[in-house]
Amino acid sequence: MSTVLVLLDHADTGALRGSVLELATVARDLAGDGGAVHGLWVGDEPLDPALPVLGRHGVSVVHAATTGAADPRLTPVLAEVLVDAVTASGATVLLALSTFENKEAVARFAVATGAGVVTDAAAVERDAEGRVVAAKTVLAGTWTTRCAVLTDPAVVLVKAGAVPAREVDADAPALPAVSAREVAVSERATRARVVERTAEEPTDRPDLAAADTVVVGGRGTEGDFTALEALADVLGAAVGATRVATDEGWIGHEAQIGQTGVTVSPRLYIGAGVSGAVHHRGGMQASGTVVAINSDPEAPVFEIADYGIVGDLFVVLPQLTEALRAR
Ligand SMILES: Cc1cc2nc3c(=O)[nH]c(=O)nc-3n(C[C@H](O)[C@H](O)[C@H](O)COP(=O)(O)OP(=O)(O)OC[C@H]3O[C@@H](n4cnc5c(N)ncnc54)[C@H](O)[C@@H]3O)c2cc1C
Repeated sequence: MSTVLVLLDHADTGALRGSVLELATVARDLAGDGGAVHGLWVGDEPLDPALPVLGRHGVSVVHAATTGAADPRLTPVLAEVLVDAVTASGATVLLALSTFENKEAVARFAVATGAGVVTDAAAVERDAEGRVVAAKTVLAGTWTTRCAVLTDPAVVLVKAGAVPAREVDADAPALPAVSAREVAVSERATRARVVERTAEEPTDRPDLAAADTVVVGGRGTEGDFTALEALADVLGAAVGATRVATDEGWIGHEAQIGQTGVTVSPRLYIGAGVSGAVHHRGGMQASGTVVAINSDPEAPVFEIADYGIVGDLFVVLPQLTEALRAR
């Protein structure tokens, strides 16, 4: 019988990140009949509001871990909590969202436990031998690989949007049982401390890595993202950028998509003034439908676009936004 543990990423308010429910769905498939899906809630944010939705997605036990004075947002602290939770739950598979923080935490976890890790997985399944196998693109999106994790526990970080979240097939799914524990974190894990935190201005836009639709600007914007932002707002989309745009300081580095930025796999990617360089493609090639707007008909982005518009983005984007508003 296999237990799969899912790291329950959540906001400071206690709101679950939507893609966590996708992980619970993957976890159910990996656990199989007779297996169990456990969740790991780290921190003292209110857990109760999340329990019904976790129950509906097949989570039977939530390990609620606190760390005393140690800040669980620090990856060395989180790594020690992961070791504790995997031991306490007896999990043979650990799943988490593929974020920068989680990648660092599971790398530390792997050093401590010897576990095999795959990050940025787009799909996870068990093969005929029961091994956990994760599919991911590598080498700037030019190859797709399948990697079997040969250790127990196996650790896989899954990209947001990899699978649709599915509720369990039951009229009244049970609430998960909660197992609370305070983890004694080592002195070594607390040698760096957060001394100040300032919240960024809240935005109504979705998280870039998890968004269903992204509107992306490149050098062609010449630093003016107004038309992109207007389109993004009509579509409820996140705004992303190429490295040129972030290096120029036109938009924050957290918006950079590509080999050295965020990897996205939205259902719809709209790129404007983006040439489609290989380093950028590496972070968006798994997108569903790709729309490119570029004034150069020879731009490489048209090779991967499902729909291409040859034109000036400052003309095309406002027309598109107006047409969508009119609908
Ligand atoms: C090690 C390494 C890592 C890198 N990592 C990344 C990464 O993570 N992400 C990333 O994006 N890049 C990355 N890069 C940079 C990458 O190679 C490209 O230089 C970059 O992606 C190009 O950005 P761009 O498309 O905005 O600019 P350009 O390649 O200059 O293209 C601009 C495009 O805009 C079009 N255009 C101009 N004006 C208009 C207009 N008015 N209307 C419509 N179209 C217009 C032009 O025809 C052109 O095709 C990396 C590079 C290296 C060496």
